[in-house]
Amino acid sequence: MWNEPFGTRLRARLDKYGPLCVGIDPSPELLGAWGLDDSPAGLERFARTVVAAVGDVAAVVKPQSAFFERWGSRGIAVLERVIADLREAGTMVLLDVKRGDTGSAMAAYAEAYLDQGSPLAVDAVTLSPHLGFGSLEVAITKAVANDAGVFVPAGVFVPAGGSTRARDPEADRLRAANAGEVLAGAEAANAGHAPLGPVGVVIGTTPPPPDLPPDLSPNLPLDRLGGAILAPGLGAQGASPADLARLFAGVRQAVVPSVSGAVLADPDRVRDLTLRYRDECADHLSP
Ligand SMILES: O=C(O)c1cc(=O)[nH]c(=O)n1[C@@H]1O[C@H](COP(=O)(O)O)[C@@H](O)[C@H]1O
Repeated sequence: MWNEPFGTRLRARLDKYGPLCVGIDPSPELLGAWGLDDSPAGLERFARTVVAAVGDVAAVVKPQSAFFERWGSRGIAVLERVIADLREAGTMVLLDVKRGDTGSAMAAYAEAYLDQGSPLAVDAVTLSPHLGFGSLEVAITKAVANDAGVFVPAGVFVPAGGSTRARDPEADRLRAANAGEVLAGAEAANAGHAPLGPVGVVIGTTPPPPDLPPDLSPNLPLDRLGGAILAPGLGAQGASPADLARLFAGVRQAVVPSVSGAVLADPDRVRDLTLRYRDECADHLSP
């Protein structure tokens, strides 16, 4: 179905539309704010309104599978429809499912989301590395064979809650070890692929408490990653495009900021706010 590798297609879209991923997170709270029922019909109305508003202006759209899975087969049917709509709009679809398992189970997840013959096939999925980065290899192989990609959380370097939350040195050490394994695995999988490889990482970017360095690049070998960096935290969690430019100073071109809540609060403003975030991100993240 696609005839170019994921990283080539992603680079082209980021260059053409600007660096932004819009999340579709139809939480019960947002459905209520839109005056919609918390039901499959409300879910469908919400998600398809977002697709109509941003499908032709956002480089990437990220439906959060959890909010569809809440409704069992009816929710998954809505998700299939939304994926089809996004494809028709031409945007890239990153399905946020955070799957991670071993052996044949991981292979089956890969088939579900990355095999282009599957009803839930998307451009990329998020995977969870909690069973070790090696457990994801089967999915990465499937992604490459299908011109698709994967995104793997590399830890939230900046703890949720920012400076108000007490730091836990042991938790920080474990996070750093996990991030090191993910970054090394991603770097190896991306070797030989240009301009971006099939394996991106996710780094949450709640604004830094004062004790963290202003620029993450010296602490993380992100310049060797060779893949995209999905950076949620924009807007609702407090990060601004300027924060992202500072945190990722050495690797700005690879950053794909992700915004959900901050553009989804009002159905009449989704497009407008998306354009505003997109243009601000483009201004701050251009090389
Ligand atoms: O993997 C993610 O997308 C993710 C990683 C992370 O560190 N923090 C984070 O909030 N997210 C996702 O970003 C979305 C929330 O976006 P906001 O409403 O913009 O804060 C949810 O779908 C989260 O699962």
